[in-house]
Amino acid sequence: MVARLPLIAGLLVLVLLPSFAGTFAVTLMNYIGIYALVALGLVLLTGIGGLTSFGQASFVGVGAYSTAWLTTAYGLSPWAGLVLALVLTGVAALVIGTVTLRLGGHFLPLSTIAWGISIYFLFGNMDSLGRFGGLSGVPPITLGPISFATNGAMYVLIWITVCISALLCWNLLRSREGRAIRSLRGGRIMSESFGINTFRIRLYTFVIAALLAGLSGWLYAHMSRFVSPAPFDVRASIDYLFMAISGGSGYLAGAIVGSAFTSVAKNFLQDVLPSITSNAGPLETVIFSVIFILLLQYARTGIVASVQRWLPRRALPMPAEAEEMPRRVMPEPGSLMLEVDKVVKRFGGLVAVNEVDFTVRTGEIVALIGPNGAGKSTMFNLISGVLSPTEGRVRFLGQDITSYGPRRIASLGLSRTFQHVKLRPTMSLIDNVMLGAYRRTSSGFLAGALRLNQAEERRARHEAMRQLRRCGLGDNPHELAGNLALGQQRILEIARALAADPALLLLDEPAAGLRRLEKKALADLLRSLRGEGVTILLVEHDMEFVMDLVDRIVVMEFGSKLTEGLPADVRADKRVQDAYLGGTA
Ligand SMILES: Nc1ncnc2c1ncn2[C@@H]1O[C@H](COP(=O)(O)OP(=O)(O)OP(=O)(O)O)[C@@H](O)[C@H]1O
Repeated sequence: MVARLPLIAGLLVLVLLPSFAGTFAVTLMNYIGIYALVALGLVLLTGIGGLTSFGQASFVGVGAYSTAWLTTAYGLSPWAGLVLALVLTGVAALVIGTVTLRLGGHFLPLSTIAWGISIYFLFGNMDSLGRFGGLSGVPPITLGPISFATNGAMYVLIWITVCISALLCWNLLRSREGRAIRSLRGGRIMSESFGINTFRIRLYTFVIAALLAGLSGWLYAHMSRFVSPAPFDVRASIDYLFMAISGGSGYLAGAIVGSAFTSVAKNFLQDVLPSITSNAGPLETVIFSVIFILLLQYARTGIVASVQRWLPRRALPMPAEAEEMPRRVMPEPGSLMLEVDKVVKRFGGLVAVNEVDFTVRTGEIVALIGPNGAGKSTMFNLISGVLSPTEGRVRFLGQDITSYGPRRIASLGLSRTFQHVKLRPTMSLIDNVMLGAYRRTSSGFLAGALRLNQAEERRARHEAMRQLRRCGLGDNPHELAGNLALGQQRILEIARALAADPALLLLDEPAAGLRRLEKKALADLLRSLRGEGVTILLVEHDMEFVMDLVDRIVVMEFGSKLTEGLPADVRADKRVQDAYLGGTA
């Protein structure tokens, strides 16, 4: 209850404000709401998804101009204007996103700057859009007998829109696709290895952010009854980014707090500065820059995060029991599962893997060992599709997967952990593990936003809890993954990999950082998985752990296979002792 106080207080203020505040405050609140919609999109896109756009003001402009043009030139209803606004912003975002998001890196920010500049000049030079003079006489929104012509009426419409949009975003972030958006910051390889199509997720997030901006533009046009290019230039896009970042770009509430903070501060400065200097405009920009630098220095995560630190965390209940998810039928024990056939990987002149071949059969635990730099992690990346071999072939469950990417290989039943742990530290243990079950669920963006996914979510949560308990991490599923010790984070990665219901599990140094008893528990877990028919290939440096656990060992040295055999034979092999064990085994 205490943790919900800010939300309840905020809603109370929103409801009561028009009854005690003057016209000026209501108008200011209208602008705050309109800006908050754009900032909400930026929280999803930038704060959570890790993609920066300098073009949000242009999407607001497309929304505003679409409805202004349709209602003034053709006398159509503002609701028809809303449809056009959303269609045009959606299509524009889809085109820009499709072209630039595949390229990654700085292409999205750069292309959104180009888009922002060009759309500004387009608005300013089209006769039908009134050139730089703009379009006036935009009609008010009406809904049957209700007219939203006054500021007070617009207040109701704007804030209902903001609250509904925030609620939909909140639901989305707690859904399957929302977790995929939250995983984006962990890097493409991590997300794709659970079967997430990261390009699609980034594109949809970009489109959602643009639609929120288009919606904001629609409200803006019918509130101010006039549109001109000035409010939609790149500087305005920077203002929107400032709003999202100052409020707390990792939090939906940050969008509202940030737009309120920025709007109130701007108003205050515009009141005060002219009485101090004749250069009020430039000084305002300088002051905002200083505020931004101070924020980055002292409250990088934004106002909401700074306040939230002082509030008690909401105690979430243990996930309820639910129906089991269907499990895969494992291949016949002893059948050929993985075949690495004369695989070569060259990085320029360096041969990291040189004509290595080995097989793994269903139900086996096989270890890949070798000194540092022997090529083990490269081999894992070749098998899981992160890298493609220069020569040779890899076959998995009878299919040639040599040219497949990680997502496609994951969908065939291969799950992995990483040498350098790849988790989302700001997501809870259970949310991290539910990412592993992504491929076993199917609810889309809309189902998530409208909460039509609840039965599936319950099953996925139940499955995630099952894997957490199995790995000894079931006591506190709502703890943040970043709060675990490194060894425990490795175990969490195993729980996440198991949530995918794999046929083959690739574990990269699973016992690193674990204490003795934890290693024993891990070995017991891996043995029980083998008992269930799961096949395991692992890289590990702890020889005691490997020798007692695995069925066979493949030894690599300088990129080539040195030998392969039963643990006792490998331990006794003079070449292995010399090369890897330093003659001490
Ligand atoms: N992307 C890359 N580009 C260039 N060289 C690479 C790349 N990845 C690995 N290498 C090189 O390939 C060789 C094998 O590296 P790899 O990480 O596979 O070894 P490893 O057996 O896993 O070692 P460790 O146990 O230290 O992780 C090393 O010489 C490494 O520097």
